[in-house]
Amino acid sequence: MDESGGSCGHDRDSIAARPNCAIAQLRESALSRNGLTKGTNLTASLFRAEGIGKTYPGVRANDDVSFQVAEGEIHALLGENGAGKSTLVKMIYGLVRPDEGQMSLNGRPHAPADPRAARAAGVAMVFQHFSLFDALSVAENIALGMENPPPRRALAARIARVSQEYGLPLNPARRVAMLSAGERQRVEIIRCLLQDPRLLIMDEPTSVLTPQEAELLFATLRKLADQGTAILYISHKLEEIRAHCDRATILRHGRVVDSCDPRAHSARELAAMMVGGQMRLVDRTGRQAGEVLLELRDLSLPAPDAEGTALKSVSLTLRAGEILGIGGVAGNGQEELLAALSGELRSPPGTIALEGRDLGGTGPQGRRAAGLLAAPEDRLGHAAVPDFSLAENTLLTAGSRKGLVRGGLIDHRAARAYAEQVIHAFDVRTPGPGTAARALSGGNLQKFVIGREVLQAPRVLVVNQPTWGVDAGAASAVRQSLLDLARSGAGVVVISQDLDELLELSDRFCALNEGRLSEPRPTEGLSLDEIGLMLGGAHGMEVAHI
Ligand SMILES: Nc1ncnc2c1ncn2[C@@H]1O[C@H](COP(=O)(O)OP(=O)(O)OP(=O)(O)O)[C@@H](O)[C@H]1O
Repeated sequence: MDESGGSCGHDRDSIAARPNCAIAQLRESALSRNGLTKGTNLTASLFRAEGIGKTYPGVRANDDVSFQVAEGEIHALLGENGAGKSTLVKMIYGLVRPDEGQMSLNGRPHAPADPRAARAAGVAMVFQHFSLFDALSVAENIALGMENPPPRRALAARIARVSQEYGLPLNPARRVAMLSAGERQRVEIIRCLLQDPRLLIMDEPTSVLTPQEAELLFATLRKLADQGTAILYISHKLEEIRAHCDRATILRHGRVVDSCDPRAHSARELAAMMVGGQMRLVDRTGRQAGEVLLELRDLSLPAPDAEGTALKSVSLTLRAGEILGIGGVAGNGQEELLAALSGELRSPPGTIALEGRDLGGTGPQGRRAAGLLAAPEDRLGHAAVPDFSLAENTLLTAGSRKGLVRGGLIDHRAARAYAEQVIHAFDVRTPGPGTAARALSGGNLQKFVIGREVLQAPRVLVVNQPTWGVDAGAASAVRQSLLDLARSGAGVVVISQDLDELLELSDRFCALNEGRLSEPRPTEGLSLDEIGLMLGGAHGMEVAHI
């Protein structure tokens, strides 16, 4: 996101100074390479919502929402975390019933009783959290979602045809467990395309994608739009919306507050419309690299399971006050590296040290006690238990460091107080600490998970995708909290697929590729070409030579 609101310019040599341009540059070049333009032939409105309202206990999630989407239009739904975007699209997809208002699709009333009815009416949806069965193949997963699946061979042929037509490479016979996040998303998209939808809803589709995968997705969406499909697109990535969407409806606190052509506004202006005020810029100042806190020496680990990635001779050094950014395509060892650091995977002696102390054989509890904390990527399931309240979820990682569990007994009052502290400090929008984690909007749960770790004052914090699904304003607050943590003398490792985020935060940048970590390089002055090479697995010497 371009918080400065400035133009990107074309100086490709040093993008660290204007990190938010990185993705925009990659996308611009992809668009021109593919011969695509942003114009569409818009016709009459295909979908209409009028006066839609929905109330949850204590929350007005949608309030008098009216908007329309035209045929062939890529229409963005913008808003802060908890603004009501997901609730709105769930109503269109028949997962939630509106309390008030009407919808129409293709000139006919649209009031789907369930997703099956919505699909029959021509609505398809790709969710933020995929609903695939790991043990089944791509084709089997797709068949499960179909009303009348054709015989297996015919289905495989249809999948192959659609994946080829829309530039979404996928092998129907592969087991889903073997697929990266980007490939899993392709399964979901192809599942939707086989329904030949009139309206395709995408909820934060690029949050799990690399820039290259995102480019591919946009080319697919543009192709669909050019064929007349309307696309309703939820994303927090404002540059992406400016580059690819024809229209945007902006929600705040459940109400439509604006509607605009996003191409006519800077990212900063869009963010201001969302939050109803100005965006804060992150402050990187005031940090000094101090003593070495964390050291990995030649850490090699076998893949934890058939689908995992082996870590190969990973070495790194992290100093106090420093943020090390680790980029890379998902599935290249990010989860394994986080698990090796958190202690979920044990390591050979002498390979991991915190402040000189060998932690290889120490489990997660011992590492937390020593000050090495980690926040994994999967917030619902791994980082938080969906059915536990937020207070109960603090116990998962903060039990001993915050004195929430003493002598084996839970201090519920302390857990509640700590959850309240996190909610307050990280502006988590929720009725309170008694709320179940699953009732939070995606971005708000992410803020809670990161806040729960940051407020434990770790010596070293390792985070994977810290602002996944977090809105622009909150993402900037989360990033600031990581910078502040480093300013207080901690070391921070940020693993992310968001290149702009890594360039904005990190002092040194390296990339994971097939379980190998490239030589870290100072972020300042790093060019896009160099980053591309590092992400692609080039070694230090090759990078140094370009
Ligand atoms: N099933 C539910 N039960 C209770 N409250 C809910 C439920 N679903 C959503 N909410 C609340 O409704 C509000 C709107 O949530 P919604 O998920 O629609 O927001 P969003 O704009 O999609 O947010 P994000 O960008 O974080 O995904 C939030 O305050 C949320 O906590």
